Amino acid sequence: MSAAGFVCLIGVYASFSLAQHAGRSEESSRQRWGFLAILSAGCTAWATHMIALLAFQPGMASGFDPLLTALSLVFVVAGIGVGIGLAIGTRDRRLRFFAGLVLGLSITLLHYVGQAGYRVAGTVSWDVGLAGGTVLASLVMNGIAMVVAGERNRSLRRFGAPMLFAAIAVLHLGGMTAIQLTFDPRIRLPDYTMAPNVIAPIVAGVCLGLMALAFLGLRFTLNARAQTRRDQARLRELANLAIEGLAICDGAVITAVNDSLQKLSGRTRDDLIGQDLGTLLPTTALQELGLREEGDAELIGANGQLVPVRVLRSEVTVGSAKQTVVAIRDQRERLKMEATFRRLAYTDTLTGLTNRLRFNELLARKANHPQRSQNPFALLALDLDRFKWINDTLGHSVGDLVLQQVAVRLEELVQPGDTIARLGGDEFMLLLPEEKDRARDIAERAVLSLRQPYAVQGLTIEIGVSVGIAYSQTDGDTGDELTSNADLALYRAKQSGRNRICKFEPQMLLDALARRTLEMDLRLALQRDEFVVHYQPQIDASTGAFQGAEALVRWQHPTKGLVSPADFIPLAEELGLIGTIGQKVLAVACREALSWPSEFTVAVNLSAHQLTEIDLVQKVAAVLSATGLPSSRLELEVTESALLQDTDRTHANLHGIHELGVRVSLDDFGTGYSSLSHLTQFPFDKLKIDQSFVRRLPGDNNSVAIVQAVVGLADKLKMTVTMEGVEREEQRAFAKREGCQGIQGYLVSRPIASHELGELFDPHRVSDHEWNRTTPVEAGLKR
Ligand SMILES: Nc1nc2c(ncn2[C@@H]2O[C@@H]3COP(=O)(O)O[C@H]4[C@@H](O)[C@H](n5cnc6c(=O)[nH]c(N)nc65)O[C@@H]4COP(=O)(O)O[C@H]3[C@H]2O)c(=O)[nH]1
Repeated sequence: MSAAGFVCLIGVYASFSLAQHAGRSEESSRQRWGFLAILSAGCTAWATHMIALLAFQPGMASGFDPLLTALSLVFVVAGIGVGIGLAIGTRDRRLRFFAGLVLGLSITLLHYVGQAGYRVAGTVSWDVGLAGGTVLASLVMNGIAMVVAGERNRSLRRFGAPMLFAAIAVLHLGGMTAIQLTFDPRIRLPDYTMAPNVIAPIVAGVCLGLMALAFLGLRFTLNARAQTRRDQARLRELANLAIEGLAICDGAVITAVNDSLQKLSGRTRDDLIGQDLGTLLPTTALQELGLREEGDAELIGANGQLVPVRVLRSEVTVGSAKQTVVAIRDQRERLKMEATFRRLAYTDTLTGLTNRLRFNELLARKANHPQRSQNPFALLALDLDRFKWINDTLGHSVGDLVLQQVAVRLEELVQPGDTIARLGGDEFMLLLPEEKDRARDIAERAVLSLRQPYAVQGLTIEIGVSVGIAYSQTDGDTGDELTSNADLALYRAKQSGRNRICKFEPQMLLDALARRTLEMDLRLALQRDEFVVHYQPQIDASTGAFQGAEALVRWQHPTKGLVSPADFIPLAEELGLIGTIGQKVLAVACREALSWPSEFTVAVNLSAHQLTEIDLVQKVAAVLSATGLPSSRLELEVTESALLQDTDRTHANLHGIHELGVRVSLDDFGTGYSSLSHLTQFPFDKLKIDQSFVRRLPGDNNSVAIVQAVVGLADKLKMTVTMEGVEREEQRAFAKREGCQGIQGYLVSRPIASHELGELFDPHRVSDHEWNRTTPVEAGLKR
């Protein structure tokens, strides 16, 4: 029996190792090795059975029927071949059960055909019930064994082999117990019977063959193991070069890890190997992740902290076995970078406040929120007053520092949940949850806070802020609508002066519409040449002699009639159209002045915008040359506020103009940002005292003092003085008494059309001589 067991062991080993080799082999040779494995399995069963029979001592002569004995070998080889062939690689349990039945049947045939071929000198009787019962039980057990062996579940799969052995044992023990041999001297063995000593060498030959196959299998196994070790070593080497963490898994169990994974997880190789991958990556269902598919997961570090990672599942062949490789990439740096990029994309780099992009997103989210009515909010549009002046005169670096301080002051006013954004330049926006007039309160505090002086680079700077407010309940449905309405309110606040707060009113929309219409009309007016120039005479204050006239533009509107410059010049300045309009006025005034008596001058207003034009001097020179008006007959008027723009260029332009021989006068003197330094910086020939002082003359002592001081100053600086807006004779007398050289005002004439002015100069009506002798007032030319 021990010989049978030994042969069985050798044979089983040979069959398994050959089967494994077949599995590892290339497609072309796989079938050959598979057939050899099946042959080996069949021969093992047959040889075990034969050795058991040879060892059996029936107590009478015995022998073997060669045909049946050979047939039993054929049956078992064929049966195993068909059974394995059916079961291999199939997930269908019924098919596997059927394959088990085929396998069981082949072993049954081996046993009973073999028994039938075993001849003794006696009678053979059978316990049919026992034999039949055990055959049936064995067949069912074979079927079950094949089903279990093909299961995915590992622990279930382990029961396959013991079940198969049990099936064979039941068959064999049942068969041996059911047979009964009785010696009968009358029975002789047939002649063709092979004696045990004849068949024994054949069985021994088969056993030797099996041993040879076992050695072959052993060599294959050892080669395969060496190959596996080499693959593993190469894989480990490569894996340790990888920056990403790598875990090689058999199923879900970790069998190898690289250095990066140890570092990433904070655990040692020994801690990790043998662990279920799920303990490392609890949120990843590895099986659900397709091959070469990436997914997000969280890795549990050694101290329990969760590390965001990206995982990729792949398969590699180690030796001949397929193993799962999970690549784990640390996402912390990437997420941190993304957060930085997001913060940068959403932040104003100068102030650190929310930028326009982010603000618009937040506003749109609030405006489109389903529960918007329960969460009212207010939008505050802020624009700094005089900021442009700071930028232009003190430089952008000072402007930037002021903006940073503004941001800090605004941040002091708000609380968590409020948003402050800088949309660009000196535009800020506040988005506040609205309750009990809080927005108004914050607007007032912002005005108070931002008007406090700023200490920047040793300078003390003062600015102000205008605020427009729009409320979510009443002033717009969408974020865009609310923003543009808050801007309209801001526009109104700016127009009303500095440090003002305005709430949006629906009327502002109508005004904006009217402004837009005016804007379109103004552009059309330029194309259609609808601007005309009127002139207001200027006379000598003491003699009343005509000196010249100031050119004042009017818009001959097709439906509105003559529109005053006060109604369109500010918009033309805003739209940048003033340059073109001013250039036209200059050309017309110079051309028309040429028809006046030769000693009369024409004064033309220059806007702030024109003063900053690079080619202003060339333009003036070109007009003079085109019209032929001597430069000494042209006077250009600039206001003090216009001087605040771009001082370098303004400076160069005024000096350039003066060098052409054109006179320069300072208009509206005494209003605005009077700075005496302007008087020395720029080449003024004349000061025009603003009509706001003149209006209060001669009764108001302050105005009297101011006018006297201006006249004294001009005298010292070698400038002449003209008083504007003289309406009454006593004002003219005052001007004459105080030494003003010229006067202009309704007392003399309102601005009049060119042809009307021409009539004044008509030598048939009033000769040059008479003009010089008689004041227009005296001559009754008052209009
Ligand atoms: N109450 C009163 N007003 C008097 C009297 N005498 C003259 N005025 C008005 O005072 C303004 C004087 O012009 P301005 O100070 O240069 O002020 C001008 C000037 O700043 C601007 N402007 C007019 N024409 C031009 C132009 O061609 N270019 C530019 N840039 N601005 C212009 O529009 C302003 C207003 O022009 P106008 O409406 O024509 O108003 C004129 C004139 O009609 C008076 O006795 N009493």
